[in-house]
Amino acid sequence: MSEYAIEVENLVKKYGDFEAVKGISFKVRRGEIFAFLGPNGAGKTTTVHVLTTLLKPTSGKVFVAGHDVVAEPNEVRRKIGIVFQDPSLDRELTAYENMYLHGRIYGLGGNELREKIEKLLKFVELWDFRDRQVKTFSGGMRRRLELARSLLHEPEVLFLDEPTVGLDPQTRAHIWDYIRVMKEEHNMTIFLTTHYMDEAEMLADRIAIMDHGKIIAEGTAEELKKLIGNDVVYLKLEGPEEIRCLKADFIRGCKLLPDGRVALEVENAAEALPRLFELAKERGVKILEVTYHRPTLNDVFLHLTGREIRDEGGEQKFPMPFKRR
Ligand SMILES: Nc1ncnc2c1ncn2[C@@H]1O[C@H](COP(=O)(O)OP(=O)(O)OP(=O)(O)O)[C@@H](O)[C@H]1O
Repeated sequence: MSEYAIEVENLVKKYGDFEAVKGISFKVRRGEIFAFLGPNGAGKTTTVHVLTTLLKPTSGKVFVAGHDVVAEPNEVRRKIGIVFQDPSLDRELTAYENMYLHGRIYGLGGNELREKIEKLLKFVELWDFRDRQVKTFSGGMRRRLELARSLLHEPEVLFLDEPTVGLDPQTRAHIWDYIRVMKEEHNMTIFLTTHYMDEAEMLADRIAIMDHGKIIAEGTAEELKKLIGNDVVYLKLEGPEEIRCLKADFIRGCKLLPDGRVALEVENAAEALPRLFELAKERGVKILEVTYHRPTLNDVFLHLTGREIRDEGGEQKFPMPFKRR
């Protein structure tokens, strides 16, 4: 058995003349949570659709759970679970009935199916609501039910397309917990797409940043942040403007911001702060206010593309005063 649950080599997907996925390659190890992070329209959903056999690749090789998605789509389907952006539950049926139907489609039945449904509905905290029609459910409850349903046939690889889009922060945190449990207790491989940087950072072992149909960077969150490298210290100072940059070896860049603060680029903000206080004292500059910022994945994206990932995740935004070519 290959150590990889997903292997993609030079995948291209065109819609007519439009190339939505432009020759991407990546591998996902078994038991890993792998996130595709990118703005809307980057090609994430298209990639998931190819990986889950819903779309045929234009060219390239794709293996999921050891099978070729083009040559052996049925084998792939048996081994994967999917939660898509668009809900596919039957709204008129109850939560239990939705689960039951799905189980039957996968050839499950009898006590085995009943026990699994109970276990999974309890897992996503919907057991008490099992006899309610899905149309009475909130968005978060529906997403949890979809998640439970996708796990019924014990997939080796689970695909989640924007699993928490449009959900409130509390529900998002719940979904993240379920995903972590699935990885830890069932050693499941999880492939998720998201445009929330905090989601990729909190959940994923590795992240591929996608933009305009290409993977522009890949690695752990830490590795990606190292692409930017430096922290930024913001100081509000009192003193002559010419010396506010506090020139010193460990300060790698300095910018005066429109609000009067200075932004200093340093390798490690925590270590730089005491030295900055000393410098300021030596040079007769008074520090009135200090804040600092470590690079986020948003900064990484900005650094790589010059744009921000549209962010609905309620993440705090910081100015990014330094940009290297
Ligand atoms: N069926 C289609 N026909 C033509 N173009 C399409 C089709 N589906 C997607 N596209 C285009 O392909 C590009 C990639 O879309 P895709 O949905 O894969 O992006 P995404 O990163 O998943 O974004 P989102 O999160 O909004 O779905 C977009 O420019 C989109 O307009």
